[in-house]
Amino acid sequence: SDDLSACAVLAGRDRDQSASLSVRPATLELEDYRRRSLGKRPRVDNPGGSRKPDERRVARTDTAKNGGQGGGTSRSRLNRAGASHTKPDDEDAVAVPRRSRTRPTEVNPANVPYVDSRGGVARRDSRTLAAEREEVVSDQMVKEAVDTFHEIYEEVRRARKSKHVFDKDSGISVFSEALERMKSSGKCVNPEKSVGSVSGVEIGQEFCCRAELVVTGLHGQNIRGIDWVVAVNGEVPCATSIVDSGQYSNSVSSEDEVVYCGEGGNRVMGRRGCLEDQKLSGGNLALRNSMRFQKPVRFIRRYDLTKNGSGLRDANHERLSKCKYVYEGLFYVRRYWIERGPLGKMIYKFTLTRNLTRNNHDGSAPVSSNGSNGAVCKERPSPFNYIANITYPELKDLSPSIGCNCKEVCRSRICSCVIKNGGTLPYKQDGRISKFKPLVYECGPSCTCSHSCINRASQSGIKFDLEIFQTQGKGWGVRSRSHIPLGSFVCEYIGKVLPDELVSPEFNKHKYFLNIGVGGATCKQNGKCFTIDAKAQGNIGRFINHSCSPNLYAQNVLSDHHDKRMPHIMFFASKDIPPLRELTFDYRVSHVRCADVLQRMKCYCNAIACKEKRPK
Ligand SMILES: C[S@@+](CC[C@H](N)C(=O)[O-])C[C@H]1O[C@@H](n2cnc3c(N)ncnc32)[C@H](O)[C@@H]1O
Repeated sequence: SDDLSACAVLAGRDRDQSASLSVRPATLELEDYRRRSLGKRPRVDNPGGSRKPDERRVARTDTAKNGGQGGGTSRSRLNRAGASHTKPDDEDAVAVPRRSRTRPTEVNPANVPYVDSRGGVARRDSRTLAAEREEVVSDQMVKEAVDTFHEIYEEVRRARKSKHVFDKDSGISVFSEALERMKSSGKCVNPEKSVGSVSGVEIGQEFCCRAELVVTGLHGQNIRGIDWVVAVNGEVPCATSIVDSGQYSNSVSSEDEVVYCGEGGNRVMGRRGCLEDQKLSGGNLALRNSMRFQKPVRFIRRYDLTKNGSGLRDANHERLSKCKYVYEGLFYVRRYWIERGPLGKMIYKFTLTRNLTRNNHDGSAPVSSNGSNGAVCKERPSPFNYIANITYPELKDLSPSIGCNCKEVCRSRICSCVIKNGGTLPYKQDGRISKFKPLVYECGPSCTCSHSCINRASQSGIKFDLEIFQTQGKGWGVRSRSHIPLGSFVCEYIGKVLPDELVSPEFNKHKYFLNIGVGGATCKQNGKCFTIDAKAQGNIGRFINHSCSPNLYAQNVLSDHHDKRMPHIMFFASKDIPPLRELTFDYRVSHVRCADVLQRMKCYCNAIACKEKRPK
């Protein structure tokens, strides 16, 4: 139910042993996307030509028609601003449409005339509208649109190359030309601008260029940072989406809050225009209205990938892009103000925060609350004991760890822990694991190196803001509110270690079992096999679901003891994981000795790899 999916539970960082799960409200966005994308229907031949509004949609108009230059003043200069906050312009003094001062009456979408991209006005009857509403763009359709765009882009690029068109702007114009072709041939998905979530696009989804945002309907502007719609009879322009391209003084104070600089009046984007005060019009007015009418705004953030020298790469490891754009979900404008920028002109600023108290993407449905201890979820995970350390059976023969004698940090080739790891440290300087190994030997209590030694990467507890949330068909799942770089330690699978013969055959208990000693193929060679049971006690690791295309892998790690039969099971990121993407690992690897769990489980991981292996 909506109420169920309305909650996410935050895992306390479990370093302080006493951590427990605290419950807090969170957005429904992720679930909404999934639910909506379940009702897949065939794609219409000409989605660009048809309009598919839903009840949240209001009429669109091209932003270009409504004036306003994109952008603010350059980031570095604005960052130095000691600008004073001023009350926003008096609304009477700016170009606010008169009727926008009062809350508009609810608009029946069937009666709303829509202004299409060519300026034509159309009206649909309610039957057409209902049919259109059911039209849901699936994630596959979104992927296809992106792929088609890249094919067209390549075509245009090759054509230009053969004609020797090498002007300095050719890179940009190839993108623009490809985009125009996509639009005119109706190959973009979600072409109708809308407020709220976009069908087929998940939070955390990555895009390698601005044009991909246009093609998928996430952000209709290829250059401008703010995109917006205006209802013809409501006359309330509202923002649909913003892109923080890192070009202006937009600052991010946390994963959930951004201060966004308004558009207009700068030299960076409007090269020919002169520097002037920003106005409360265009995108700025739309953002102000989004605040007033509590409308969500899609937030897309650009990440620079050149810092670590990586960049997005395709399957052949060709470099595709120096940056990526990540859809970070729906944000709400909380406040805005105008201040004097460092170049002497007035600029608008907007604080947007990720909504944590609403359970509906348009903000209209209230959050259910049981009133006790701040919990907002009607449903909570079945009770269990949150523990931060694995508990071992009382075994006399648990082999003790043998420590190294290094001072401070282990680097030397003669460090005994380095030698145990095959002569190289398993971790890079930044603490990320270099590659999967059957078994990693970390420094332990008997080592003389300091606690900041790199070879203790998985001992410092959970570093990312992990939370559990209701998934579609899989019960609770885990996600991170922040980006997790490839190779980072995420969390340990904690529970009670049991010898395999004591593992209960009951399915419900089986759900939280994880076999130790696989991957490294150590347990059978060492006599006895063990399994971690996290049913009654465990940490957030017990909520991580299976995927046939996982983003975590389970690494065997020895540190506090050296008994190869029961290494710690540490989850590391096997890819870069964007914020709010569900964290998953492959049960087929870690449940080898309780394979019946997998046989009884209908997999809802939704990975392409999973669909492929299913019988048709
Ligand atoms: C370790 S628990 C994971 C947490 C669990 N979802 C919960 O709500 O507590 C494993 C169980 O989650 C469910 N599950 C995990 N991955 C799944 C998937 N890909 N498809 C369907 N169910 C899944 C199955 O019921 C499985 O037995």
